[in-house]
Amino acid sequence: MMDVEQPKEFLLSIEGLSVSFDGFKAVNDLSLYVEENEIRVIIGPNGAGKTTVLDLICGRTRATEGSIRFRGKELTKLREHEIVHAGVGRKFQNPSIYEDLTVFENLELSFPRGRSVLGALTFRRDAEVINRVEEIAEMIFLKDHLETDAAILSHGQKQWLEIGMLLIQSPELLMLDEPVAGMSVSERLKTAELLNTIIKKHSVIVIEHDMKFVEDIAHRVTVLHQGKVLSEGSMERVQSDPKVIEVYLGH
Ligand SMILES: Nc1ncnc2c1ncn2[C@@H]1O[C@H](COP(=O)(O)OP(=O)(O)OP(=O)(O)O)[C@@H](O)[C@H]1O
Repeated sequence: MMDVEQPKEFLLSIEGLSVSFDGFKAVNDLSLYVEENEIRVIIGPNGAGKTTVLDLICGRTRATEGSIRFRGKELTKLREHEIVHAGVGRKFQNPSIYEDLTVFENLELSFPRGRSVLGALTFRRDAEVINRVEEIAEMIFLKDHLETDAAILSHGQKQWLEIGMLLIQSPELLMLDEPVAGMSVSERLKTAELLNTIIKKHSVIVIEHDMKFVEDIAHRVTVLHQGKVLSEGSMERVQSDPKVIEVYLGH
């Protein structure tokens, strides 16, 4: 009997996605598929549409055309908070942590029960919360800094704290925009380690310009150019693709 290949189940399926700003197509008929437990890195020249793709996935920007299915659910019709609820977390380039609170308090505030009004009123610092905060703090290398005010953390530690604030909400998909920008070499290496831990239970989409970091983390790389996929595959494959060298890596 012939082996019939089953169609693959993707965590995220983007098909025919476009958005126009005053007639300019920032994302143009884009298709992109992300699997479970995958780290996908999106690279490309300035203005290629990378940030806009993340904006479309998280509902910040509305698509003109196309679909974004996450676990079979259509996201293009949902509002931002509904997309968060569906399991998509996004970290922006600038950390939005509470500087005057401690690491513990920042993580505690992000714990899902603390977020609704009722949750906030009935919130108790019980064993479940403490355990979860400590578990996340360990992952983000801040276990010894739980009582430290976020304001005095290093730039890299602040970035990790914000990733921790996303992780504590257990999103299935995390989206990170240039997570290692401004980090030291050792912080960058630890961030690669963190992402490799994260993908045991989550999927990650990262926008990145730092090619050394991309090499350390990427399972697959998608190169965007003028709102379209220019090339896709392993780091080695896209690095040696003449089209990619011409528009991006050769500069
Ligand atoms: N809200 C908006 N209104 C008008 N134009 C926009 C808007 N958002 C993005 N653009 C335009 O869409 C294009 C793609 O921008 P985007 O920020 O997605 O690129 P990028 O690949 O993330 O670039 P960079 O690497 O510089 O961050 C740019 O030309 C930008 O000016």
